[in-house]
Amino acid sequence: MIGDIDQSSAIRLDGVTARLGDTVALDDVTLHLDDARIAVIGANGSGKSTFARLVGGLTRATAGSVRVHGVDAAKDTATLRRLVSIVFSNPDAQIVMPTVAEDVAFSLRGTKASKADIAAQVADALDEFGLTALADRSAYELSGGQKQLLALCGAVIRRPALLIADEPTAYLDARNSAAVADHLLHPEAGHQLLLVTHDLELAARCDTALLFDGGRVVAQGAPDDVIAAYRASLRA
Ligand SMILES: Nc1ncnc2c1ncn2[C@@H]1O[C@H](COP(=O)(O)OP(=O)(O)OP(=O)(O)O)[C@@H](O)[C@H]1O
Repeated sequence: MIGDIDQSSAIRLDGVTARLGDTVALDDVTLHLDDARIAVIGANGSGKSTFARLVGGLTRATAGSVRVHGVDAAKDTATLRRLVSIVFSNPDAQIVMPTVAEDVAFSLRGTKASKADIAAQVADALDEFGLTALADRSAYELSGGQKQLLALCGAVIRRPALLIADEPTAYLDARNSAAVADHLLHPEAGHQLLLVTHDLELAARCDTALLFDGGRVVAQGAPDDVIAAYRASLRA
């Protein structure tokens, strides 16, 4: 078990193809993933984001089935979206409320928690992400690294079963990347992590890795082995 997650029903793709316009972005992919922290690597256009979007319920499979923590992505998208939080590379696109505290609280909209309970949860989460001093600041005035921590804070406060992060450190400098990585890879995070990244050092810190090429998974297993396979393919 990872927190409350049932390992027997983590991420399952069976014969999944995703056609986007004229492109076959994923080509007959079968994967059963139970690890806590999964890195997804591969060249530009290899299908990583399409895979992440399918698992997150943002893209539909053209063929095959996608199940995430027991939920069939084609049949119950609403439940899937409640189970999953997604963080993208562009932190600006993820801010929805004027201040930092309001933006985090927005993630708890629709829950049955009282105002006082929400305020307490937001205060705890801001503290965890080192954002307490910025609570009343305009979210738009934060640095890129602070914005990405804010996005992660909002994603995690929902207590998702699965956190999908699609190139979350792409626009960050080394120091901010390290801060975001430490939060992402926290070993007791309580959720499964699916991390799409071009940062191979980050991928190496996960529990398992997948290598995509041309819409297919061409290597899967221990991150060091999969990264070595990727490096070899780049030299070929
Ligand atoms: N909305 C779309 N319409 C048509 N083709 C698309 C669409 N989105 C992605 N594709 C194509 O699907 C393929 C896989 O794209 P995807 O974004 O999944 O790759 P990626 O591995 O995440 O790439 P990157 O590392 O550049 O983000 C590419 O050939 C891409 O051009």
